[in-house]
Amino acid sequence: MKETILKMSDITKVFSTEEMETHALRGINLEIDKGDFVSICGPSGCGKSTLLSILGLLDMPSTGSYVIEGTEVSQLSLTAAAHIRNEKIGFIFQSFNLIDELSVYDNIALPLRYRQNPMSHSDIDQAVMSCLTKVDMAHRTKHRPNQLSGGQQQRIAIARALVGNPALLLVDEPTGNLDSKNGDAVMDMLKTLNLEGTTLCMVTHDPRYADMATRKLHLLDGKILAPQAQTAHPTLVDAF
Ligand SMILES: Nc1ncnc2c1ncn2[C@@H]1O[C@H](COP(=O)(O)OP(=O)(O)OP(=O)(O)O)[C@@H](O)[C@H]1O
Repeated sequence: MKETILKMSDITKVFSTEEMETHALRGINLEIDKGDFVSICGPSGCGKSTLLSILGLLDMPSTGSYVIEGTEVSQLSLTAAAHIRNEKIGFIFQSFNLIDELSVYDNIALPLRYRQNPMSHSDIDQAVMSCLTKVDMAHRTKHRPNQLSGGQQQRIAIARALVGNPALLLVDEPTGNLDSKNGDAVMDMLKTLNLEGTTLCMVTHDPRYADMATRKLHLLDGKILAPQAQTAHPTLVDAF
């Protein structure tokens, strides 16, 4: 039986300045179930990053409903949003976003140390080492990120995203800073994680990588296109 992780209904986002209003999202309807691997494609400026930010509670929608695992999160305070983000969502960015002053081990342990319910040292150690093993980097705990290759840094970023056992992994152009060999290896790793049960939502410009997802969404002008219309004459629909 399918288990819904998140549901967005009529989500809009308007950026307003004194001179103008930009309608970045114009009514997004989206449901993601446990085990899904969703890719999001679309031209520059269509709203991909805005959608990912709202999915990850890094930004709030202007209107609409957003429910994560049964909790309405569209109107939360910044502090409440940060708690839910830390507990339920893992992020993987194009630029890795690792902290060069910390060891690989401490980069991965960091999200666990900021949890509302503190974990014991041994539980943290077990979680960190298990994720490092998953990404084949258990031999690099003491290195600093800037002592690793780009592909290795992205694998550490994947381990950091996984360590809190998030309900959802949000992935933004994960191969953007990698050559094709390392990009393919990172994508194979993400695909394997999905086959093992991790739920993923990924923005990518690369059609080959988008095809690795189990569901492909195309955004245009802040709306999701109908699957059958994604290459021909687009019509705008809900992505249920
Ligand atoms: N903070 C902001 N203030 C004003 N307008 C914004 C802001 N962030 C995004 N926008 C606008 O919202 C629209 C969607 O931007 P977004 O960054 O989500 O697009 P994108 O699809 O991720 O683009 P790209 O592929 O180039 O990264 C664009 O028109 C952009 O100019």
